Amino acid sequence: SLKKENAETKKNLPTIIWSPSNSASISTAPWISRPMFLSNTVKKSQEVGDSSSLEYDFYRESCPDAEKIIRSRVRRLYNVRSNIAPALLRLLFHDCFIEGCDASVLLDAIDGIDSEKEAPPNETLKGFDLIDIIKSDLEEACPGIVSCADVLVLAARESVALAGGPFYPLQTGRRDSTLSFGETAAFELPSPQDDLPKTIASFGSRGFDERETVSLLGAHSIGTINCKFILSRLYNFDGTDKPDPTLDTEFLNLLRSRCNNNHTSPSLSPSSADGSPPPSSVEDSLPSSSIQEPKVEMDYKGRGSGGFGMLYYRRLLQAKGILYVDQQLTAGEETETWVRAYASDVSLFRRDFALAMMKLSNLGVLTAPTGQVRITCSKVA
Ligand code: HEM
Ligand SMILES: [Ca+2]
Repeated sequence: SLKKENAETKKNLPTIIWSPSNSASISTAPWISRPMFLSNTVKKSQEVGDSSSLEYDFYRESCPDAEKIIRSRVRRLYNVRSNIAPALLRLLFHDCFIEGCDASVLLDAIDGIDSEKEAPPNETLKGFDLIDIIKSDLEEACPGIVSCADVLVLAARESVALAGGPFYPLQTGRRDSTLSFGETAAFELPSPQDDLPKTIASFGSRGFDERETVSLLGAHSIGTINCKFILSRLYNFDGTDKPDPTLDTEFLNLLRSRCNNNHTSPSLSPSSADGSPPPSSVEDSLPSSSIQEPKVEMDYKGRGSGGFGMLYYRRLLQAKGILYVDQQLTAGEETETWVRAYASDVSLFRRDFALAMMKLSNLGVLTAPTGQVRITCSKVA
């Protein structure tokens, strides 16, 4: 079905890919209480973004191959290192959540002004090098045309599809910020220790309801988590010197075996010391992450049964959420209803996730005449 979805992209159809039979059953589901259209309303008052001036295939004349170039580069990178997909998806979230999808997260610090990159919640962000690689392909084809903000949303979309998630249509025409918002990022990016009311408030202030919030967190079905984000849950929850009592015992032991308390034995990835040939392409020269911090795989059971999404929600129902913030989704009546719904109906999840990603990708965008198109994504043009 991935192939079919990609055929659809080429035509840039403004459609969501799900089967008619599914959407029929969705619209009669008892928990649907509002029309299923995408709202572009951003409630946050300081966001001036106006996604209504985005267009499908914005670059159709100025850089007709832009989306194709991005797709092909992301695919080639993914074939070498599949962990680029979670990296790019998380990068998009961290950009869009802070002052909208304006590539502000990509800027380097200048003149001693902290950039978002330096904000503590962004310390483990990856994928900046990947954006640079994609952007230089575009600069070669059509210099100065495609914004870094569009590169980010389009690269994240390819990543989701490659990781087994749904494909969704995106409009383009975003422009890049001239500012980085380090302090805002430090205060406003959600923390893995947040409880449910905090998470709901944080997503709510950006226009996401509980259902959309639960579906977006399904992104945590791919990638890895540094042990440091869960150590307190495993060994000293809330200063009790004991693990989080809500965590399944067997799963606790599994996590403890991956993440020990003294931080001295990082589990090296088996592929880190290979005798690979000298780099002959951009993909080959990707830095191999040889100094590894101990990590837990979010999709340690593989991409098989259930694929992108379903396993994540099933594990939440079994008290096997890795982050506290994830497990909290089962602590509220409405959020738990959605966790259950997604755990049993993968097409419902895929559809909701696609819609929520479209909404995320349109948050607080800058369009002409505001903003600019950066040449190098880490620097103001
Ligand atoms: C309450 C909201 C959220 C919190 C507190 C949160 C927190 C985290 C943390 C602590 C990690 C581990 C990072 C690391 O070890 O380097 C992580 C990973 C990740 N997050 Fe989230 N996250 C949230 C929501 C989201 C959303 C909405 C998305 C995307 C739509 C997302 C996508 C990802 C991905 C893909 C990874 C794996 C990154 C990788 O392996 O490179 N997260 N998140
Ligand atoms: Ca931003």
